[in-house]
Amino acid sequence: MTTPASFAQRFAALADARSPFCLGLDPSRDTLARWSLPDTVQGLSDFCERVADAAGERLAVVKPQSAFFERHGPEGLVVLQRVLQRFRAAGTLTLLDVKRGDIGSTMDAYAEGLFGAGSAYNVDAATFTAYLGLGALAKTVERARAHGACAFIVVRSSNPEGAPLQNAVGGDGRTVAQAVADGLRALNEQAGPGVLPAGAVMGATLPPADRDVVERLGEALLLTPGIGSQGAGFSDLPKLFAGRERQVLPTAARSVLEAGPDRAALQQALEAHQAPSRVFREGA
Ligand SMILES: O=c1ccn([C@@H]2O[C@H](COP(=O)(O)O)[C@@H](O)[C@H]2O)c(=O)[nH]1
Repeated sequence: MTTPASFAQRFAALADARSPFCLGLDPSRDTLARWSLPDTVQGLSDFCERVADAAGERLAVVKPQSAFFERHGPEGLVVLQRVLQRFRAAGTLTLLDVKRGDIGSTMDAYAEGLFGAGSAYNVDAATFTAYLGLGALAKTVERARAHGACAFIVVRSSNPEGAPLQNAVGGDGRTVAQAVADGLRALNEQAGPGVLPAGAVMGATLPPADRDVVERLGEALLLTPGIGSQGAGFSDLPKLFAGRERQVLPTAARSVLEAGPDRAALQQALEAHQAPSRVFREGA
């Protein structure tokens, strides 16, 4: 069996052709209301269709937040499957923000539902947490690799509440985040050069002190939430990620989506995020 092109390879090609920007697809109650849509499965579906119409073939990566689909029950998940399929057909990589984290055997079942043709969601990437130990995610990363996908593991989150736990110092003198970063790098090294099946979530809101964690991650792809509504800007990216420009997927949801539902306004807001993302990448 031939090995599929890795997520990292596919992302590089799309980021060069389109932009490295990753659009968060977060159909929250507030956003649906702002778009004058009902907070129902139909409203959810209409919202997704309108975003997909506006994005067309412009977008490299879309990141639906699973929670906003799950809150509508099984019918919400059918909408999620449909919108994933729509973006896939537009050549956009799909990254499901679902932050799974459990013991190894359960993680394998979650990964089975996420990665590969014939799986429930067949996404190109998804997010995970390592609170039950990075070792519990090893098979998930292996499954991602086998399907040309990427498992993005939270290393330093964008929210201030994450800092006390992630910066807690363990018995070996490393912080939790440093230890996760070292382990994540080892998982990528095991997969062989350039495959990079383990990515890292590293908030764009983080202080320059977190540069050390970025360095420990080696060549891992870096998903950087926190731009826009959480207070970080594109001008913050170099502080943490200078020298790693081609690894970064800048991401934002609300600061784009709040421009809708007008299609032209949404496209303008999308371009206002894609353009500085391109400039940052090209600064490499
Ligand atoms: O550290 C993290 C990891 C994920 N997120 C997710 O991003 C969106 C919020 O994006 P906005 O641009 O602020 O609207 C939401 O789905 C989070 O779960 C994060 O914010 N921080």
